[in-house]
Amino acid sequence: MTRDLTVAEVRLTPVLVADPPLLNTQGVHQPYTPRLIVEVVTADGTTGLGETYGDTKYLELAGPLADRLVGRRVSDLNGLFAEAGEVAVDSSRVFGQVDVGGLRGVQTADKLRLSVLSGLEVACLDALGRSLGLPVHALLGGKVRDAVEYSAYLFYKWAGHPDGVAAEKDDWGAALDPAGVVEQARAFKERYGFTSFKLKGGVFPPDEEIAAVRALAAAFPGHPLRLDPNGAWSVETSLRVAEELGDVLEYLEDPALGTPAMAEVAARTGVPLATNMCVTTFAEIKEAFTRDAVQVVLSDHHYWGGLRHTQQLAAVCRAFGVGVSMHSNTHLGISLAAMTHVAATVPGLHHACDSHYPWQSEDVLTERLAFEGGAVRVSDAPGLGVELDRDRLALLHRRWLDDDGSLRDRDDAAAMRAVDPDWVTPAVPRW
Ligand SMILES: O=C([O-])C(=O)C[C@H](O)[C@@H](O)C(=O)[O-]
Ligand SMILES: [Mg+2]
Repeated sequence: MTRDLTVAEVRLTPVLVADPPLLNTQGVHQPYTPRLIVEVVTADGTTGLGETYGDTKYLELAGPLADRLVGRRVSDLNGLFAEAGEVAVDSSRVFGQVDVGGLRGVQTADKLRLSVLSGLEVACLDALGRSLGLPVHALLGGKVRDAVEYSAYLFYKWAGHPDGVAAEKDDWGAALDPAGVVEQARAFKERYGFTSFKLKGGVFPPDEEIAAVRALAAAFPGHPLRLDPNGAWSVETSLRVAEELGDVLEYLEDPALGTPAMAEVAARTGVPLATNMCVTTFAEIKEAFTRDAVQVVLSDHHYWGGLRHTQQLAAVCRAFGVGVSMHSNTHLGISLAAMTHVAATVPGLHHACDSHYPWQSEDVLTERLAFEGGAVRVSDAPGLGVELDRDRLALLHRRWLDDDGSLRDRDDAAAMRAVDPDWVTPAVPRW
C-alpha cells in the first residue's frame, strides 16, 4: 500500500491544565497553566500528537509555523526547520540576555520558534511512526535502554491555592519546612518509586533549604539529591551551600545566574553544577564549556527544538565530557512520552531526568503514563504509544476559552500577589 504522508492539516488546541501551588523563586504556580496540544493529520488520515508551551507568545508563532508544515511530508523535518527562520517573531517577545523573568534562560527569536517547532516535530514523528508501525525511538535510531529513570521533583508547596482563587484540590498537603519536604519525598517514593530527589529551592533563605536537603539525606541515605534555586544566589552564597552540602549532593543546579557566575562557582567547588538556565541554546555552549562552567546540561526538547536536537546536544556534551539529563516544566503525557523516547536513545544518561508529570492530575490521554520503580517503560508501540482522549481535550480547551486571559500566560509573580499584593519577581542574586 502506498501511503500519503503529506500533512493535510495541523490542529492547534490550547488548554489550561490544573497545577498545584508550587513555590519557586519567582512566586508560586497559578492554579491552571497553559499548554498547546498539536495534532498533525496526514493526507491518508494518520494523526500524530505533539505538545508544547501554550503561552500567547508561542501561540502567535504556532499558526504561521504550522502553515509551513502543511503540504510537506511528515518526514521533511529538516526542510521545515530550515524555513522556520522566515517566520517573524514579535521583537517585544525577545530578550537577548538571561531572562530573569523566566526560568529557562535567554529568550531569543530562534528559541521561541524552536519551542513551537518541537511540538510540530514530535507530532510528525508520532504520525510517521504510526504509519510505519515503528516506535518513535526507532525513528531516532533505536533505544539503548528499556526504561527511563526520573527523579522526584520536590517543591515547597502550600496545602492549597489561596482562598477565593478558583482551583482544583490536590492531596499532597503543604511542604514548607524540612519535615514537610521529607514527607513529600516519602509520598513520591511510595506512589512512584523514585529514588533520586530534586528540591526546587530559591524560595527560603539558603540555611532553611540546606536544612531541608540535610533532612532528605538523613531520611534517604545514599539517594542522589539535587537542589535548584534557579540562579537566586550570589557566587559566595553558592559556594557556601556547596561547602555545606557537598557530601550529599549529586549536583547543584543553577545556584547562580549566567555563565560567568556559574564558571566562578565551578572553579571554586568540587560539587558538579547542572544547568537549564545558562546553556539553553547551541549558541551558549561554547562559552560555558570552554569556561568549564557546567558539568551537566539539563536538556529540554521543547526549547532545544525537539528530539533530534536533543540527540545532537547529547552528542556535543559527550564530546566535551559534560553530562546530560533532562529539565522539565509543567507538562502532560504527550511530552512525557516524547521525553522518554528520546532519553531511551541517549547513551551515557547517568542522571535521572526531571518531570513535573506527577504534579499533573489532569491529562489529555486515554491512559496516563505510569512510573514504576521511578522509571517510565519505553513504549514499543507505533509512534509515541499514547492515545488522545478527545473529551478531555475538549474540556481543558473549554477552560482555556472561558478564561478571561489572566491564566493564558504563566505568571508566578501574579499568583503570589493573591497573598502578598506587594510581591514583585525578586531581583537576583536574592541571597
Ligand atoms: O530550573 C528548573 O528546573 C525549572 O525551571 C523547572 C520549572 O520551571 C520549575 O521551576 C517550575 O515550574 O516552577
Ligand atoms: Mg533548573
